[in-house]
Amino acid sequence: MANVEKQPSIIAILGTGVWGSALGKLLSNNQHQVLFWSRSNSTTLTEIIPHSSVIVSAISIKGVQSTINKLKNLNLTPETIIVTATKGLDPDTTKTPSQIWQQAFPHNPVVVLSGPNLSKEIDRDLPAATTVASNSVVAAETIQAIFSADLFRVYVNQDPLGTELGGTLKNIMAIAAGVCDGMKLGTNAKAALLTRALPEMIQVGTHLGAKAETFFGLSGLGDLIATCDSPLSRNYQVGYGLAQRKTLEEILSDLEGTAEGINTTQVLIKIAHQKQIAVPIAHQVNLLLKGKITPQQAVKALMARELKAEFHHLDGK
Ligand SMILES: NC(=O)C1=CN([C@@H]2O[C@H](COP(=O)(O)OP(=O)(O)OC[C@H]3O[C@@H](n4cnc5c(N)ncnc54)[C@H](OP(=O)(O)O)[C@@H]3O)[C@@H](O)[C@H]2O)C=CC1
Ligand SMILES: O=C(CO)COP(=O)(O)O
Repeated sequence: MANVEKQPSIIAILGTGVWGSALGKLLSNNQHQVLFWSRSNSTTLTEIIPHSSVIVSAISIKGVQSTINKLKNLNLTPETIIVTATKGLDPDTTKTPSQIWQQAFPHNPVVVLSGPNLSKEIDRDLPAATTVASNSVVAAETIQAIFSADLFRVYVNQDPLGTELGGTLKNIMAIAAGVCDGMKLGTNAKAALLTRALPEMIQVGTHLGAKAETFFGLSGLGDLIATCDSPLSRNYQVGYGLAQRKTLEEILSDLEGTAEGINTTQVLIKIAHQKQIAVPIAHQVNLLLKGKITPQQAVKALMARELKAEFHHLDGK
């Protein structure tokens, strides 16, 4: 349990989409002063950053680097804690958001916030839990203290990469789960899909330097369950639409907000190719997103894979 006092802080939230807004509401409820910034409002970063002891980024991955470029001229104090809540991978560098933030601000503590946190449920004051992870235990505990509330339980861990990859990779699996439900393949198929999704995520995560155990926590298994079983998830909605034989363009024109899994699938396929990692579910999702196969062909391909031992993945082979 954190030993940090819950003193009111001034906190900048970058990104006023649904997640940034929900995080801002949680912080305001805890009596913190929240200063919002987005590329489309009139408040400038210069007005809010010098006053803020914590910066929370809830910007889609495509805007992370450009926002960092704007912040770099502002000379952050080394005490300023950067919290990243983005669940994506940079398409050019394949880096995670926390890696991009840490590279840009090497002297600042960076904390990853990730968990089963569908923003619409949090906005409705339903109970939820999340994880804050950092190489700096003090920074993670500070963020735990500022966010913790009666209806928002916050855990800490020291595997920011694993925490971030859990929340990021499950978006690919949520697309697959949406396809599975949209095709009405049944509960057995859904259970098999999600159970095989977890070792696929672990396989990628451990290759990239994350700890396997992190994927059994809130940001891995927890977020996999939440997102793959909820029509509130935008990634799930993408998969559901694909199962109805809609084009990606049609699906995106009706979608509220960002479905990071589309970009993440492409980036993961690049990583998997470079590092020779088997990612059978992500591979089928990628072909589906590109319109190269039908949902039926994706199911057939997964069912027809070479027979193997169940736990082969977890020993790192
Ligand atoms: N919604 C949820 O339940 C959760 C979402 N997340 C993650 O949080 C991130 C944001 O998601 P969410 O709020 O739902 O998405 P939204 O689409 O609602 O909001 C995206 C935000 O990113 C900003 N943005 C997009 N592109 C750029 C850019 N090029 N430069 C600057 N800002 C940009 C948008 O600004 P503008 O408004 O000006 O377009 C907006 O503030 C995603 O990575 C998502 O995976 C994590 C946990 C829960
Ligand atoms: O990450 C989320 C919940 O934890 C939100 O999922 P979507 O981005 O698919 O809506």
